[in-house]
Amino acid sequence: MKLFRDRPATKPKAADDKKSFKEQVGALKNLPKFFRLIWETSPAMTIGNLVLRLVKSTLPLSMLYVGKLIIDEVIRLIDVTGDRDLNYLWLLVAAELGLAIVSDLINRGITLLDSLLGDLFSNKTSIQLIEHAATLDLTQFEDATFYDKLERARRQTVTRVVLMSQVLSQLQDIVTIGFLAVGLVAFNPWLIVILLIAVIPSFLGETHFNERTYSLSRSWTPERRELDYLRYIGASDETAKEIKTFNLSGFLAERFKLLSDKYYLLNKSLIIKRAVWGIALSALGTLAYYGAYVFILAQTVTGAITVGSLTFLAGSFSNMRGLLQGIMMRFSQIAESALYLQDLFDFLELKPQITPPTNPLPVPRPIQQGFTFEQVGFKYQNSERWAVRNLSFHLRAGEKLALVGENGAGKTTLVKLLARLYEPTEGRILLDGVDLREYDLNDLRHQVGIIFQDYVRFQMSASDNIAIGQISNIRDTERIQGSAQKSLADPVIQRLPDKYDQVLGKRFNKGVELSGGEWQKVALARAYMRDAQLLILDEPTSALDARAEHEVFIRFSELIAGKTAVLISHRFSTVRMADRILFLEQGQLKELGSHEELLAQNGKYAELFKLQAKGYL
Ligand SMILES: Nc1ncnc2c1ncn2[C@@H]1O[C@H](COP(=O)(O)OP(=O)(O)OP(=O)(O)O)[C@@H](O)[C@H]1O
Repeated sequence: MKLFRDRPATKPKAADDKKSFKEQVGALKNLPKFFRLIWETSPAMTIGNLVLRLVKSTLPLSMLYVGKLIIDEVIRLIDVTGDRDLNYLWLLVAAELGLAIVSDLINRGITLLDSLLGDLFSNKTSIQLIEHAATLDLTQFEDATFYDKLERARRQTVTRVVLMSQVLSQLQDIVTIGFLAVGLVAFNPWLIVILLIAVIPSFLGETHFNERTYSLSRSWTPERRELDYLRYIGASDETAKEIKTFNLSGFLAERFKLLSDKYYLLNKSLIIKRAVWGIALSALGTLAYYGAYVFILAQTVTGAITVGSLTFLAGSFSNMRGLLQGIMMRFSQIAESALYLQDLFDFLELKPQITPPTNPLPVPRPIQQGFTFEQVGFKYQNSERWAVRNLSFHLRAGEKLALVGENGAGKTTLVKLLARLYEPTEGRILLDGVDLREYDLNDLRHQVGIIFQDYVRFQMSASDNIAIGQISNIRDTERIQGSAQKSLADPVIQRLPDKYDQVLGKRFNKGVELSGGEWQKVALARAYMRDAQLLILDEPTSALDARAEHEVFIRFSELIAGKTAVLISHRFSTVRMADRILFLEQGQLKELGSHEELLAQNGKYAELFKLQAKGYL
């Protein structure tokens, strides 16, 4: 563990980093599961692949044997005086040619099937990854260790395809060796022993260094993630303007260099050690091989075996040495890959903590009483501080409630609790008198529409960007355009060259970028797409100009009449349109009432309202 002596304290524990040989072998238990996935990807291609490889494994022995027969026949013919009958010789040559052609064809077939099956497998696991990620909790995504796991799993979907070819080649080579060994044992069993002496040291060396490489790369996952991030922000359209104006490129390059150099040095010393040991151990193998070769030569010279047998044995021996070495090296690689595979399976086995109950209730239609917070508190993972605490209030059905408070007061946290994206750490939230946890999770999410302040600007068409609010209606043009009209996005989209089919954003070739306010209008249309009973808008108008904001809100209150809504805004001109206002301070409910009531109370809300009103004068 010398390598990790200078690792910072935040690294995973050393015991966790170091994967012993036993663990490597233990990781092979992942292979059946892996092959089940491959089999499910395409049974026909898997069988085809196996059959071709089985046939292929008989070819080396057949070719060597035909080669021996050819040489023995040639030597026999040299001694024949008079007319020589060459038919048998030509037959043998034709057989060898046939075998060579078949071998070529099979090789092509195997490569073809490996690559097709590999592509399908990679697509399948990528989809599985996306689908599984969707089942997990939001809090899990906010956790750095989870992200590392996700990152490692993501790498597996593409790189593990190689593992399939490796395992199949391994099986194929083992069968080939079995065939060759029969010939070798028939001649002299000791040759097999020499062969093992030649390859076992290399195998042990490889295993040792594979384990080191894995440990290093695993313990560096957070740094590699940081390196990827630095590479991304250092050369990306999203960050270019700030990198330029703040002249950050030198700073980023230096930070990248520091981190990458450290990894490079650790890795370099490992690679050098590996190379030195590799050379020494394989020299040992070469020595053993030549020992056996001398032995076979001596046997031929004394006439104990024919020249044909000499070529057959030498060929077999050399073939087997190559194959055995390959098998042993591949074994370490397979064991290592199987360890990585563990990351993929670990990720796929992660379970969300927010789960539906055994007998879920449907969300009432319509909601009768509304939502009740009872002494609700919430702490973020890895945080000692309560983000919100002791929250008790009632959100009436059909009511428009505005949340107000300074930055970090807990407004976004509160609405995430309402949508059951987070589970209260203490207290409970009721919907029509029943705990939110009793309701069907999908139905609940369906009935709640949220437009977040950091909504996603999907680099897709304008139409898709709106349909995201209710993706099952992606083909409902009328509904999409209707929603755009309600959110004032329609005039923006009408001006685009491809109208609703216009790809938005700069990432793709034909994309057109919108201004911040224009994007917000598009995102807002998502709220109108949804058939939700509760709409939550988290600072949806912060980028709109004053006139647009006013218009959006007048329309909003008209259009969602009857629905329950929660608005978060820092603009009091907007907030005052709500039925009631909830004022949060450091995660606690400070004031609750209508605009007029809160002004009359002359508390914190009134103070901030007056402050802002003055600014407008
Ligand atoms: N993912 C997170 N992990 C840990 N702490 C968080 C996380 N998100 C928010 N917080 C903390 O929780 C508190 C409440 O945050 P929240 O986002 O709810 O505030 P807000 O009132 O919506 O703020 P703003 O007006 O700036 O949007 C803040 O102190 C914040 O630092």
